[in-house]
Amino acid sequence: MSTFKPFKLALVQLAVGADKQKNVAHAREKVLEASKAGANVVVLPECFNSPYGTHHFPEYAETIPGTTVSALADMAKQAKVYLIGGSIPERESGSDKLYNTCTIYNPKGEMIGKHRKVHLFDIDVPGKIRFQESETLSAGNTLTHVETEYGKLGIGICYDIRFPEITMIAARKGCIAMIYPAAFNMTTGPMHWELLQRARAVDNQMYVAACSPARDTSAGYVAWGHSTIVDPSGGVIATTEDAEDIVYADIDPSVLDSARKGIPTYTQRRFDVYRDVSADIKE
Ligand SMILES: O=C(O)CCC(=O)C(=O)O
Repeated sequence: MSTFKPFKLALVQLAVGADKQKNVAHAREKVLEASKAGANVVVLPECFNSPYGTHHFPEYAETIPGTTVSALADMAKQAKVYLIGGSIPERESGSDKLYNTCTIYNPKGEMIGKHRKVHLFDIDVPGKIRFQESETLSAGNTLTHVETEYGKLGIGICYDIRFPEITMIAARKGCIAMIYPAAFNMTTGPMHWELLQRARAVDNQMYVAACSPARDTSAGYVAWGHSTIVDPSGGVIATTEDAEDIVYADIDPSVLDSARKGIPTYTQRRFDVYRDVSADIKE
C-alpha cells in the first residue's frame, strides 16, 4: 500500500560528453548539488554516461551490476535521495543483447527498480532525422513502477512517452508521477516534447516529468534540452532552456485528488464500453 507525502523533485539536465568516467563524476556532483538544494527525488537524463547514438552503445555498454551502476548506488546513498539513474546502454550478462536501461535507487543506495526501454526509437522523418535504436538495442518487455516513501512512481524512457498506455497503466496502478529520462532532438523536440508531457499528464491527472541532457551542438545527436515538470492539470510547473541546469518542483499528491475531484475523468472511465488497459497487468 503506497503512502503519499509531498516531496521536491529535481531533474538534472546534465552536460554529457564522450568520456564515461567524467560523465559519471559530473553526474555525482550534480546529484549532490540537487540534494543540497533540498531535493528528495533526483532524475538523470537518458544515456547520461555515453553519447547518444547506436554506434556508441556497444562500446559504452556495461552489465548490471557494473561500474556505472555501482557509482549510481553510491551517489544515491551519499546524497540521501531516491535516484532515478537516467539510462545507460546495458549489456545483458551472458548474452550479446544490449538494452537502454534505467536503474532506480533508494536513499540507502539499494536498487529498487530497473526499466529497459520498451519502445525502441526507430523513426525516419525524410530530410530531418532517421534513428534506428533497433540496429543495436533490444526492447524491454516489462513496465516499471517503484514504491518510495512519497508514493509510487512510474518509469519510462524517452520514446516510451509516445505510447499512452504506459502512463495510463501507471496511473491506474496508483502511481502519482510518471518520470522519463529522455533525449528528444532538434526535430521532434519543438514538435512534441512539451505536448506529449502535457497530454500524458492531463489524460491521467498525474504528474509527468522528462529529464534531458543539456544541448551540445557538436554532438552527433543534438538533444533538445528543456527538461520539464507538468502538474496533474497539464500545466508546466518547472522547465528550462537547453543549457546545463537543474529543474526543481514541489510535488504534492493532494493535487492529484483535487484535479480528479474537479474534472473527474479518472473515475468516469467507461470500462464497460472499452477495455481498461491496466486490467491484465500484474504487479
Ligand atoms: O520520440 C522522439 O521524438 C524522440 C525519442 C528519442 O529520442 C529516444 O527515444 O531516445
